[in-house]
Order: sequence, then C-alpha cells, then structure tokens
Amino acid sequence: MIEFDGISKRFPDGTLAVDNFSLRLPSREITVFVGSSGSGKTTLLRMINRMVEPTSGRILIDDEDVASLNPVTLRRRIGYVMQNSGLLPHRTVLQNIATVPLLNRVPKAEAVARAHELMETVGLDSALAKRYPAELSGGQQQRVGVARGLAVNPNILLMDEPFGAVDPIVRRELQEELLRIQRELAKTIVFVTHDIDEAFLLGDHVTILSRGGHVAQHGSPDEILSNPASEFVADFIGADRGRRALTLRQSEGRTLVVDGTGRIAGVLGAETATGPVSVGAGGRDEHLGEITLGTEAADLPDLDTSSPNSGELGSSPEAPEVDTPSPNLGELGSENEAPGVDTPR
Ligand SMILES: Nc1ncnc2c1ncn2[C@@H]1O[C@H](COP(=O)(O)OP(=O)(O)OP(=O)(O)O)[C@@H](O)[C@H]1O
Repeated sequence: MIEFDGISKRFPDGTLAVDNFSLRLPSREITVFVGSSGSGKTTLLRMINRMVEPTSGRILIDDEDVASLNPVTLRRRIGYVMQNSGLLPHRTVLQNIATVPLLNRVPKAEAVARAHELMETVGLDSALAKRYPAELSGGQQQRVGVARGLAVNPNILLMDEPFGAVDPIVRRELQEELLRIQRELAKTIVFVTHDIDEAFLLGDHVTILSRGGHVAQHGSPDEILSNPASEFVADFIGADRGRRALTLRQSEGRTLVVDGTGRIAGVLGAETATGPVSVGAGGRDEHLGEITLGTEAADLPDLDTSSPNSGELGSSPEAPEVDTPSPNLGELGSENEAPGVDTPR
C-alpha cells in the first residue's frame, strides 16, 4: 500500500503544487490521478519515488517512510513510465529494457533473457530488439517504455501520461494491453492522465484532482459516475455524459441500445436484465451508468430515417452500423450477439 499522509509541495518559486494531500492507494490495483493541467498529478507521482521531495508530510510504502530510503535504490525498484517513453536514443530496444536491471547488477545473460521475455509481455515482436527508438512507431516506443518500467519486476509502477502522445486507436490498444498485463501481474499502479475516459477505463480507483492537489472526489468509476460529489466533478466528468447515458429499448423483438439523444448505439441479441448494469466491451466492464429497459414499442425514440442508423433496422436482420458516442461501444454493434452484461464492480 502507498500512503500519502498530509503531503504538501511548495516549489522554490513559491508555487504550492500540492496542499495537504492524504490518500491510501491499495496494493495490486490501479489508482488513477486525473485532473486538468497544473492540478499537481505529476508532482504527486514523482514524490512517490523521490524524484520530487515533499515540503511536508510523509509518503509510506508498506508502512515504510520513503524519506528513510536511499532515493537511487528506491527508484530502481519502482517502475516509471512516462509520456514519449523517455527511451535512451542511442541504445537499442533490448538495451533500453535491460539498462536498470544491469545497473542493479543482474547478470547480463539474465537481463537480456528477461528483456526478451518482457518484449513478449508487452506485445513487441522480438525482431525489434536491435532497433533504436527512432526506428519505432510511437505505440511501439510506449510498449518499450512499459517493458522498461517492468524490467526490475517492481511491485509499484508509476505511469505519467504514458499513452498521451499516441493516436486514439493505438492508445486504445495500449490501454487494453495494460489491463491484460495487470490481470497477469497485479502490480500497484499509479497512473496519471488528464483524460477522464482513460481514468474510468483503467482505474480500479480514480482520484479527481483540482488545483493544489485537492481531492475533488476519490472512488471507483461507478461511484463517481453515479454520484458526482460536486458541480466541479460533474463538469469534469463531462457535461455530455447525460447525452451519452444509455438506455435499452425493445423493438421488433430485439433490444436496442439507445443513447440520450435517441441515436442507436448498438443491438443486444439476447435477454438482459433490468437495472443498473455495465456493458462489457473488451477486457474490462465499461462504466456506462444506469441502463433501464423500455418495454413498450411506444417508448422507442427516433426510429425513423432521421436517425442515421435507423434505416437499416427494418430492412436487415443484421445489427445496424453503429455510431459510437461512447468511445468503447463499437463492440456492441459489431456482432449480433449480446456482450457480457453484469452488475457493476
Ligand atoms: N519545478 C517546478 N517549479 C515550480 N513550479 C512547478 C514545478 N513543477 C511543477 N510546478 C507547478 O506545480 C503545479 C503542479 O504541476 P504538475 O506538473 O504536478 O501538474 P500536473 O497536474 O501534472 O499538470 P500537467 O497535466 O500539465 O502535467 C503547476 O502549477 C506547475 O506549474
């Protein structure tokens, strides 16, 4: 467990980046710090491995005050992954991954074998081992960054906007990959992002920060989505979430997933239950808020041709083309089968 206990950070120029922040981060789960630029996310993250020293307060890792530990030793046992991967440009992929283990005096053969293994873990073809970072795509570079972060087999992995610089499709792949790796390795991950969708997708726990590292809300994605603590949080998680809220409707024997504007977001092919549900899409359940079933045909929203997808409803037994107001709903309509529907975590 990582514990922030009354942590403040004032930089020499007088900026109070973090003001009396306290929080416990459970082991083997992902906690996401999310907030707008300048809210103190990176400062908080870097205080865990003493890249930044707090002005006051304590940070404990498994009840041990990090201030009592040698910073270099501490950093070598905590994985750190940052935006733009931070790879050493004049070292190959393999050398980049093996650098810290070698610094930790792991025998070379062992470090190299482990680096190859990690390339596989993060989904990198071993043929890339001898390439230099500039010879990789942005997504591949980030995968190397994650492999490097995992190279010392740390209990803790700090990730600072690691997928911020790649395009949305690659970003989505990297997010899914991270969730897969986490299912296998169960690290204590602290993940910083300014993207609320990424926070809700990845976080077991999400901390929404306002300026000065103030906790606007901390909780599971479901808790935050279903009960935003303030106007600030409601605003931050998106004024358009209401429009993106999903409703299930019955039409011609099928269950349609309809968004708040009446557009059809997908089709469920099987029976579903009434009540708050999450719709599974990929490795983890999506947090879609409350979904209710409308059973009356009269309830059906815009099912005429004014809806861009509705034309195909009457004419084809297939699922209609899906417009995806929620970034993750593509899977719903891409098959004519029901995705996993279950209760929130
Ligand atoms: N070395 C520094 N000296 C002075 N002020 C700093 C320093 N580093 C950060 N700050 C300030 O501290 C505040 C918090 O910065 P921090 O980088 O932690 O925010 P952030 O939430 O990670 O922002 P971003 O999303 O833009 O990276 C900001 O006002 C920033 O300008």
